[in-house]
Amino acid sequence: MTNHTCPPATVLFIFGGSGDLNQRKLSPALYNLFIDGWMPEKFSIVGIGRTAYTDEKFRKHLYDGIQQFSRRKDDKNGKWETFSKYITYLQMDAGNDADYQKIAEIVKQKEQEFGEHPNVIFYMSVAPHLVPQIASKLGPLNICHDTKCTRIVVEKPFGHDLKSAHELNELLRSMFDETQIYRIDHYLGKETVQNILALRFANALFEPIWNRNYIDHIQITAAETVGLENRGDYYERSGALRDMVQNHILQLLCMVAMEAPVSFDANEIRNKKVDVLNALRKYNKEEVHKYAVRGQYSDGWLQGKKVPGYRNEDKINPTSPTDTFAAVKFYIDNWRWQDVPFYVRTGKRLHEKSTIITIQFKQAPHFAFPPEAALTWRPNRLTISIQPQMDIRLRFQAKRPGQTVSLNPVDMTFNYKDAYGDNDPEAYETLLLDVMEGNATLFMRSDQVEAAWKVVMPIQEAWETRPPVDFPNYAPDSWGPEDAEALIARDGRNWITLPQSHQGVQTGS
Ligand SMILES: NC(=O)C1=CN([C@@H]2O[C@H](COP(=O)(O)OP(=O)(O)OC[C@H]3O[C@@H](n4cnc5c(N)ncnc54)[C@H](OP(=O)(O)O)[C@@H]3O)[C@@H](O)[C@H]2O)C=CC1
Ligand SMILES: O=C1O[C@H](COP(=O)(O)O)[C@@H](O)[C@H](O)[C@H]1O
Repeated sequence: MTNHTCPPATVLFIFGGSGDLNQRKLSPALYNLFIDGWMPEKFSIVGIGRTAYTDEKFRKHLYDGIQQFSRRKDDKNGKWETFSKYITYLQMDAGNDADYQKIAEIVKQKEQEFGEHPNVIFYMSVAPHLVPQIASKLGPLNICHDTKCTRIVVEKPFGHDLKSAHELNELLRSMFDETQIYRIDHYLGKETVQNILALRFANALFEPIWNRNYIDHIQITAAETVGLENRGDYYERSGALRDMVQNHILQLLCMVAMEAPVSFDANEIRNKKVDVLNALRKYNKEEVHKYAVRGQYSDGWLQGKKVPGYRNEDKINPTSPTDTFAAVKFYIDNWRWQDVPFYVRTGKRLHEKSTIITIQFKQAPHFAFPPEAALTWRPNRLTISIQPQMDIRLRFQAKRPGQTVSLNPVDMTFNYKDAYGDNDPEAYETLLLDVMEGNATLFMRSDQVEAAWKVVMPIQEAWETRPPVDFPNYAPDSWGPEDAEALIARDGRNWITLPQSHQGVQTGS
């Protein structure tokens, strides 16, 4: 959320350089930054892994990723050839102490080549259990004491629970200063997510009604059609609550619920978000069944293809209790939000890929129109579509043309594609540029991560102590288990979905 400048000279080490995330997301993001002229004038990218790649083979591996996953492919204009010369590969085992000296040597060599001391960034694109090991071997290197230039980026999941997240924070902080630690939540890099702050705090229109006096309830849906995508090992130990709610969904909730920041200083924004997390009501184990619902998908059909149930996926225990769907009704106990429910849900193998936030306003206090005009009368609603649709729509009532008074809901829509075209930077582009510039606003501070774990732990623990009896309990191509419908229907409300096409009518009253 700040103006970017071209970052200073940088050496970026990617632990897990040979892995999936680097091929699918990180390298394409760096390539796009390069095309757009945002990479530093002097930089070097060093991929790290045990696989025996030569530099050339490693570049080819990344090239395949660019051709498959990047928003811009190689269009043979020489950009890829130039960019790829900045990439090298270091074969090393994270457990081997001696190999870390090679890193220090590369930095020294780059310092001479660049004629200045570069930023040194260590990106942890590896399984979580390797992070403490790598961090504690990097920590003693002299370069890591440079709090201005050296940074460590840690991928999600940040810990497996509150205790392990706390321990990881302690360990990282024993090696690095907090200002050097960048905990990624890639949702925060999405354009539509950053725009929530612009919508709320750059307009005078919304903020006066953004509270319990005018808002009936808020919904956040992050629905996915994909299943495990070869990440069965990780997912089996995670589940939907840990994988999506603890991080992405709670961050979206914070953006919607936070107080107005005084400035866009990283700590100011993060303070305001942590206030929300601290105010989120923590349920005790007995309350969990009332406020939270879990689900797991069965065998079925999705988008014309037969898909296996979760328990029949590769590397998954055939009696697995892991949740692939989670819905929770949250409350924020503060002056702005007292008694306003925040319904959130997320799941895999659902009907469509769609992340939306809906702010449903209260009914107008008095209805002066003839009763027959009220047949299709609906409350105002602001819908923020994060992805794949990217728009913001405000629903209000209009008089249908004709000689009778008939009101019906219509949408006023701001569509990103129409307004700005459709070549938005990917989340990882924004986040990597922020790291190179040393701007931590869109990254999680240690207290934020732990505060988010404190919110989900009681739910997670209650679920773990009471294994599910009804799994699998939803079919692919559905919107999740029936209990999730009941969770919101009990309050006289329903889940809101948006049509895939821009023309359609929203569901839900
Ligand atoms: N993939 C994704 O879409 C997402 C991933 N993440 C997170 O990013 C991280 C990486 O995920 P992903 O890329 O999918 O994982 P992969 O399993 O694809 O890659 C793991 C990487 O770690 C390297 N590695 C493993 N053991 C060692 C070791 N002892 N020494 C050196 N390198 C080692 C592997 O290299 P080699 O085999 O060559 O040794 C490989 O490059 C995880 O924390 C994941 O949760 C987060 C969001 C999305
Ligand atoms: O972090 C994760 O996010 C993805 C969803 O990300 P999106 O940008 O495609 O919405 C999810 O599939 C994955 O399980 C999770 O680890």
